[in-house]
Amino acid sequence: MPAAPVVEALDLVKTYPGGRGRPDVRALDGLTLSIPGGTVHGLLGPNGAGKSTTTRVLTTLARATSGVARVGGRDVVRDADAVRRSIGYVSQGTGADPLLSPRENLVMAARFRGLSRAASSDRAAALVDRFGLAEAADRGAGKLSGGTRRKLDVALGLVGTPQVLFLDEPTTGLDPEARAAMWAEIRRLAGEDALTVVLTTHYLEEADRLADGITIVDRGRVVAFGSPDALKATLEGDTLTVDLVEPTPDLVRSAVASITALRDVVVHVEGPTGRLVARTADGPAVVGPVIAALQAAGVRHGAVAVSRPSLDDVYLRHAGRSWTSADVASREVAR
Ligand SMILES: Nc1ncnc2c1ncn2[C@@H]1O[C@H](COP(=O)(O)OP(=O)(O)OP(=O)(O)O)[C@@H](O)[C@H]1O
Repeated sequence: MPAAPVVEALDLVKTYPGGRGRPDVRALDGLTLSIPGGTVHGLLGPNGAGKSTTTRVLTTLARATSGVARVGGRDVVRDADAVRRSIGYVSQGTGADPLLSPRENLVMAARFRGLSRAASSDRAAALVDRFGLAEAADRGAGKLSGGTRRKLDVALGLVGTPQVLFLDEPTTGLDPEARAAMWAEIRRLAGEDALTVVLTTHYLEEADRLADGITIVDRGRVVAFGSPDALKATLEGDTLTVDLVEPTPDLVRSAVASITALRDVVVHVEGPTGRLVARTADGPAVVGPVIAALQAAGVRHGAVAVSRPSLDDVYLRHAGRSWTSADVASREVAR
């Protein structure tokens, strides 16, 4: 029997007033999700999809207009205090006081949680050790590198020894090295500490590498749910691309006709420079026959590549638009 979900939401709706005569914003439009314990779960969606609103409802920071949400089996509205005690929440901005050192920040957070002075100091020491913050522990938090500051944020989220840790875009703004270090840290947390980690991200690669399960959110609704591999497996087929060199239309047409005759291959030619794109169940198996067909027709070719379906393809299939759409791109530029 599958384990009971640790985080669940049923038909959540959240509307924000539009203001100045504008229509209300339906940030969540009947969102339902279920996250098993001890896993890393990615809430994935483009800018404005409703990820932060979902997290805010689940962490008791916002109240849904309708619907039900439970964390650790407790209702986020009726049992809000107990839910708060059982979770850690790391928001997009840093929660650390820049004027205090990492250690002081951790001690203060533990004191806020009601721990004694001695217990707070022990908890801070354990987290400094756990996150490799010893070198920076007594420096001002404002002077830390982006990666170290983000580690401190996550450590702050763990002060209360939570059952579920919510991370809102944990690696946005980090360089690739710091991002990889954070991914390793998050995996370790879920693996060693049996913690459930719920992270929001708009990085497909992050969700792919890190998450055991993914909920893809778009316009306030769930459009796909599953493990990254299972989601990709629903998109049968590989893509074979072959760059054509100075293609002659007649020769290409003849090559395309023979490739179309191959079993299970759908082929077209795109772009002004001519790139042959073939969709097929088993990409590597058709490389030989496709190249042979091009050569037989007298079409010269350059690079050949086979790619498996990506989360990008999954998103395109379920949301009906490409991930690399302008809103995501503009957000990246704005950062
Ligand atoms: N306080 C608010 N008042 C009005 N509209 C809001 C408010 N907060 C969010 N929204 C709107 O609700 C929708 C969902 O926003 P939300 O922040 O949950 O999305 P998101 O997926 O987390 O996006 P991001 O990646 O930008 O954080 C957006 O249209 C947003 O503009």
